Amino acid sequence: MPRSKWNRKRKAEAKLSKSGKDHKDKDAANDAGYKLNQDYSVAKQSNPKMEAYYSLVGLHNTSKRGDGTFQECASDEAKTLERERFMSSLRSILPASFRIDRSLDTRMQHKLIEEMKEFVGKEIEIEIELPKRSEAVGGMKTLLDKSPNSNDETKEEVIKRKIAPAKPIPFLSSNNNDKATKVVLGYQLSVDRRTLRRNPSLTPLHEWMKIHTDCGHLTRQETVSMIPPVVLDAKPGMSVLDMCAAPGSKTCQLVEVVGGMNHHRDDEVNDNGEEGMKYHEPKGYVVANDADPKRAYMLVTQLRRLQSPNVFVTSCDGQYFPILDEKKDKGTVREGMFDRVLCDVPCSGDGTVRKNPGIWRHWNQNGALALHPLQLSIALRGARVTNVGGYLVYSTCSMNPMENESVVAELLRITNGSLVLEDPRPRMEGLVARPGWNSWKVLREHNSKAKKDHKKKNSAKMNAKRKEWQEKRHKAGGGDSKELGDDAAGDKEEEKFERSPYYTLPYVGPETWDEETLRERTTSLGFVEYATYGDVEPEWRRRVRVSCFPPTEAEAKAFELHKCLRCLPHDMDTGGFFVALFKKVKPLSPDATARMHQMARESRGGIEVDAHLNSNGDKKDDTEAASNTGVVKDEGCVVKAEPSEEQTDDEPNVLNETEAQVKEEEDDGDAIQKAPTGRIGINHNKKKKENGDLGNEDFIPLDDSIWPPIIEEFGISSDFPKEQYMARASGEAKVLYFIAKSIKEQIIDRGIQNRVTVINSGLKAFERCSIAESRNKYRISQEAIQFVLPYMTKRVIVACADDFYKCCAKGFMEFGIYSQEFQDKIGELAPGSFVVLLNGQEKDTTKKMFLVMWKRSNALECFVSKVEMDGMVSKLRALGFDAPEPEPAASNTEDAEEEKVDT
Ligand SMILES: C[S@@+](CC[C@H](N)C(=O)[O-])C[C@H]1O[C@@H](n2cnc3c(N)ncnc32)[C@H](O)[C@@H]1O
Repeated sequence: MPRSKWNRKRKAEAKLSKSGKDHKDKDAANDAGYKLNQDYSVAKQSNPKMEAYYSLVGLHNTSKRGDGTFQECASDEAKTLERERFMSSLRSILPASFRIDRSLDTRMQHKLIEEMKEFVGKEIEIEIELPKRSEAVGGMKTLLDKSPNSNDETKEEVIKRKIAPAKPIPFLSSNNNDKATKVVLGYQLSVDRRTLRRNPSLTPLHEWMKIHTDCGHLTRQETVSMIPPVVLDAKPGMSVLDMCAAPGSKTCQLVEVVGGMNHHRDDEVNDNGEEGMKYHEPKGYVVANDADPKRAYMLVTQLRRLQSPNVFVTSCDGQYFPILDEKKDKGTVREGMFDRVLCDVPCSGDGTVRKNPGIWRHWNQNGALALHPLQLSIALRGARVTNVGGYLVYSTCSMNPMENESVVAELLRITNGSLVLEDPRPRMEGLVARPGWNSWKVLREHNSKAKKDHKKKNSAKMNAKRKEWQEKRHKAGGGDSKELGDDAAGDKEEEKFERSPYYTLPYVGPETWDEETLRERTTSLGFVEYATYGDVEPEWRRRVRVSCFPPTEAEAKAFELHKCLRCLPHDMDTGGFFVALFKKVKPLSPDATARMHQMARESRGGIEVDAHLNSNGDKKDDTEAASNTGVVKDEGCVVKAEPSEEQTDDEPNVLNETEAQVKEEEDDGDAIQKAPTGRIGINHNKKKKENGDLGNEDFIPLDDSIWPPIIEEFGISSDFPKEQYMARASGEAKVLYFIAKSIKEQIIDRGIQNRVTVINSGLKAFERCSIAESRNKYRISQEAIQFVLPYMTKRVIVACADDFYKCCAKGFMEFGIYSQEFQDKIGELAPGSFVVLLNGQEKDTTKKMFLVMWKRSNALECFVSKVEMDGMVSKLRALGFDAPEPEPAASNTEDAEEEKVDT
């Protein structure tokens, strides 16, 4: 079990023993995915409803051929085999994967790839510890608690296997179309992170990964999560919107492509034709949005590593993402604001069950149905803000057609020719993805009230079935499930007989794949199936919408849904994922735009609904909202949109508070109020200010009076782009930010700040400090140094590698440790902020081998973070400088490593 999870488990146990009140806390711990006094691996790895649903809708009807193509399963045996492969993959722990930063210096990239060769292809024997009790257990908590198997199967099994520790992910390669020089940047390990950490044979790989992750050269990211940005095919210089961006792994991938410094080298001549330092600021930019401001701040933490000025982080409900004034092209208005839009929408997340075992417990078909309109509404808005000629990617980590193909089909239906589906497979070398479905079944679950009636009606039949089933299991030697069920239930007498015979422990797959038998199973588990929308009861029509139904034959032919990518866990040993790529070929029609507004009004606000409505549909207070555990989980992107059963009885609640906040956008761009964020009633500005963190105030131009002392102190040249420096407070602001020109002109100057909550943008360029003997009140900041340095004519020193290396340290450094030449140079400086450049790299801003230092009367201090310093030292080594090897990593870095976001 990962250490952080152990810690949480220990805390839950401590709380339990302290309070002595058993049941409530035990349930709380169980809800959080832990089972007190038992190993975590006993987490429920079966859910009868989920398994029966996917069997009926045909998830196991296709299998993979040896050559990576797919075929229909011709026999029941083939389907059974396919289901078993699928289920055993879901029950195994997800292997770790990572990617090398695309915007990294190419020499550094090659060095890392060369080092990776030691771990790819060559097989080594490693011991793999199987989790205690890897057997799957069924979906009922009460049964599980009393399972006779639950206490004794605690033996750890260790097996030996010969494996290559890592394999390349070919579709994640450098931005190079030339096959000869193209390099693979993504790698998937053969083991999960726990095995990687604990297995001595893998220590060299683990150590290597730790060092380079700390230096920001590697990012751990799930293999399937790397797919959407590659499918989006963003290019340097493009404008990109990531509509649902937190926690931000895909945003980072996009920023590395469109805003990475690596693509913009030009250090030969300056504007006057003279040799000198010059940079080309990346033109591309990413607007990263998330409805939940707290998660948007997580995004900022992730992005900080990239230090790119080309990102603008906002928080608003994606359904209301502002449509700013549109660009004029030869006199006519061109629809759209972004070349590429990613809608990685909130979803039920059943594709992430390998890393979020709590999904086994919470899976619920009505949750997927509830998310469908929100997903559609976000995707429609995404389509509206995509430039004509641009691309939109819709993705989920769900396997459910209600969240996938049905959304895609309705999007194509509404946009009526403005969007066309494209098949990204030809560009995705090595990707194994099944075709999207052209048809599917529509099912919902009973709500509690309906379920009771249904149970009453069927109880005799149920009882008979149940007995028959138990006898079968008994004969097959599968344990006395009757005894188990009856003992364990501990429930009211009547409920005991109402349970479906298929609600067993563990759930057993169907023997026959005859559709009627599969249907009988789902019906017995409380599902209702509809052949057409006309069959949907009026009171269910807002949950089971007409758009949930499959396309007609003619539509299916036109839509070509097979072009969508369906990634199943057992095909590439990954999580489950769905991706659709659309090209926008013409503006949306007025009808489509009207539908977009209507959808936003009708659909619920995703996280808002869960966080702010209690089970009666009333607004919760903030405390209650904050403690809503299952809403948006920090470990990933799973949004539990399923309301409680009482809520299901009611119709889905339309969020009137949200609607009231937004002036109806009858005319695009007319709404002047800010789009709603995900948490109503929390004053994030205030909260952030109290924490002393970045406020989310708007960016404003600087007071002119700020500049003269700075210009004088650092000898800033006259072509310095002052208009690109902004603050988040008037007067002598604490921080002066460098904002990318493209963000300034395309986003800020077009008034986005009036329409959304601004979370973050830009890089810190100057920070306020007090220097007694100087008129200047600002020091230089390391974050934006590469953008300030080309204009500095004073307080810049070039150092040899040895002196540069000595500067890379924490604390005060006495002058005497440096070479005489360096000492002479610092001797000429007055106390205060200055910059040290590495000799030979001083004209190359892309490598950023610059250190912001501070001179005191008798010592120097380096104002660079430890992470960045470590990165520089390893860059020094990659560039061939003789820097000492790193010290062995401290043991507590494992904890820190665990806490990092990995989606
Ligand atoms: C699937 S996750 C995104 C994962 C992210 N793309 C990544 O790669 O790290 C979905 C995100 O959508 C956000 N969200 C939920 N409802 C939303 C809405 N109405 N508009 C925008 N974002 C929303 C959630 O807060 C969550 O962070």
